[in-house]
Amino acid sequence: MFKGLENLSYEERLQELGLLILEKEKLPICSSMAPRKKLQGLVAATVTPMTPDGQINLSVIRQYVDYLVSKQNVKNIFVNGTTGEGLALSIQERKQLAEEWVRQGKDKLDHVIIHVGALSLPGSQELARHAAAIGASGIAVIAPFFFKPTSKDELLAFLREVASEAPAVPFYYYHIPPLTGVKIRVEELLDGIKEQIPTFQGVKFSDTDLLDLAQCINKNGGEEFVFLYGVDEQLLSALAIGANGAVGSTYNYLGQKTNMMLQAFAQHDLALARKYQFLTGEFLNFVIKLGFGVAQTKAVMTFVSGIPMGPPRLPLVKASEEFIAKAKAKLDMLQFTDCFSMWHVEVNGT
Ligand SMILES: CC(=O)N[C@@H]([C@@H](O)[C@H](O)[C@H](O)CO)[C@@H](O)CC(=O)C(=O)O
Repeated sequence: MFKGLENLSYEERLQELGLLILEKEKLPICSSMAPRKKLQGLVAATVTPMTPDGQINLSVIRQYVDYLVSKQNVKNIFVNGTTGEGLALSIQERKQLAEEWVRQGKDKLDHVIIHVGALSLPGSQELARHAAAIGASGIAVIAPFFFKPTSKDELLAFLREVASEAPAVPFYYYHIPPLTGVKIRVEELLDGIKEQIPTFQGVKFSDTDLLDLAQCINKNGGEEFVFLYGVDEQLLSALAIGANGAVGSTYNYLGQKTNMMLQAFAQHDLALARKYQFLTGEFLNFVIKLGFGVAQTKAVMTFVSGIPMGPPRLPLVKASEEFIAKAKAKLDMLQFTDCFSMWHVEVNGT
C-alpha cells in the first residue's frame, strides 16, 4: 500500500508519484472520492489520438470530449483500454493521457475510468496510484497475459495488490479472455471478492459467455455490483439478463443510436430495441468480415467525427483506403450518417 502522501506538499506528492504536469492548471490530488452517480449506460472505450508520426496527440482530447457529450450523448469513458492501445503505450504516455482525459472531462463527463492493467505488478500499481492522484472515477485491470494467473486465487492476488494502491477508487475487473487468454470464470472470481478488494465495484465483461455473465448477475444482484458488457454487437442480449450498461469501441460513433436502443429496452419496446441492435450488428458484421480492430475503429472514428485520430501503433497498421471507403458506404447505406453529417457541417462549416 502506498503510504505517507498526506504529509507532503502538492509538488512533493507529484514528484513522489512520478506525475507529469503538462499545463499550468493543476489537477486535484484526491484523498477520497466524492460520492458519484452509479456507473451505468454507455461508456466509450476511447481511441488514443496520435500524430501522423505516431506520437500521442493530446491536443484533440478536448474536442473529442465535446464530441462524445454533444453528438453521441455519451458521458462516460474508458481510457487506455484495448481500443485506446493501452498495452502499446509507455507508462509515461498512459499517465499523460489519463491526466488529459481527466482534465478535459472535468464538469463535462460523469465517469472517467482509467485502465491500469499492465504485464508487471509494479507497472500496474504505479498507474493505479497515478489514477487515484489525478481524481479518476474508477480504475480497471485486465489479467496479466504473458505470465498468466492459472487460478482464481492467483488472479485475485494480483488484482488485490493493484487495487490496494488506490484504496478510495472504485475498482473494476476487465474480463477480456479473447485477448488475454485468461479464462477464469468471473462467477468464480466474484465469490467473496469484496473481502479481498473492498473497493470492488464491478466487471467490464468483454466475452460472449453469457451464461457466466448471467450467473454473476444472478448471484451478485444484491451486492450492487455493476456489470458492463463489452461485445457491442450482442449488447441487447446482455441487457436482457441484467447488464447495467456497456463499454465499447462503437459508442464513440454509434453512441446516439445505441442510447436509443437502451431507451427502447427500458420502455419494454423490444421490437424497436432489436431494430437498433440489428443495425449496429449489420455494420459490425460487414466490417468484421473486412478485418476489424483498433486500427479500423480509429479510421471510422476519424471520418465520422472529423477529429483526426491518426494511425495506430505498431504492430497494428493503418486501415486501408479500401476499408475506409467500404465502411463509409455501409454507414451511409444504413443511414447512420444523418446525425454525423450535421456534425461535419458544424465542425467543418461546410
Ligand atoms: C476486442 C475488442 O476490441 N472489444 C471491444 C468491443 O467494443 C468491440 O470493438 C466491438 O464489440 C466490435 O466487435 C471492447 O470490448 C474493448 C474495450 O471496451 C476497450 O477498448 O477496452
